[in-house]
Amino acid sequence: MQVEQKQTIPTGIDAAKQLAAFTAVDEHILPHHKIIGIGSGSTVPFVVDRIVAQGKQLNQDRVFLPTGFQSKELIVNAGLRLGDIDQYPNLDVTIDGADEVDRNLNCIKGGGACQLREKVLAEAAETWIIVADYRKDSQTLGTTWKQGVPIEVAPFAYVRVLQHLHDMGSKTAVLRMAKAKAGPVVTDNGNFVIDAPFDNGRYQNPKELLMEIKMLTGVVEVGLFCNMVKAAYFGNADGSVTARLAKEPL
Ligand SMILES: O=C[C@H](O)[C@H](O)[C@H](O)COP(=O)(O)O
Repeated sequence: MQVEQKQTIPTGIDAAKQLAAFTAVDEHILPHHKIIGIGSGSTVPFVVDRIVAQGKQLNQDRVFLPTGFQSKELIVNAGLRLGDIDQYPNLDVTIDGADEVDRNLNCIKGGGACQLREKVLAEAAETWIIVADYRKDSQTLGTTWKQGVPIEVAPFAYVRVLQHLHDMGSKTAVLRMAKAKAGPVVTDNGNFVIDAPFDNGRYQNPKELLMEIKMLTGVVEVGLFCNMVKAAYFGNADGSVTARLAKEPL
């Protein structure tokens, strides 16, 4: 497969992100893959760079589905063909970033408030791949990502959901506030986000935690992704890549 290399050479953490992204694209975006999901965050632009480097000929027959505003811009600015999940409900592969990944490849996602669309595109893909730098590779969720589980909620229900989360033991759960706007973060779907930290004990069984939060009325989606990853690639500081594969075939 032809790969035209880009010229910019990132350093530090960005180099680790690029390494993970390039490796994942080389191993999982194959010539026969035509419907491809593009995730969100600061690692994903390297994924798009590497896909573009596969050349116009391969990419002209492909459609790329975004997980939010940011990835939509990435796709359009790269000159790739944009599609959406309502046109293409089955994807060959989706590549996305993560905020933290545990030893069983469960993930926390939603640091950029994109977890709803990300989960839809993850579930809809034959293969879901994670790319991240070494800081995201943990034994247990909540080890390095202290901000908590990002939870997308219907705006009018957020106070009720916060009460329930406090009752569940997430005493410091808060509504995520915007940085350069007065008021809360509003997602690409017009909803709010709550960040809910839990004790280490609760992160030992992320699937159970996910189901408990998801049952709260007003919750739209939870940034816990359990038993979904086929492979995760972590770029390391020494220039190597750690690949972790799902134990059971998904
Ligand atoms: O909502 C955002 C996403 O879940 C991102 O994929 C996640 O926050 C990781 O982003 P980054 O690659 O910037 O660490």
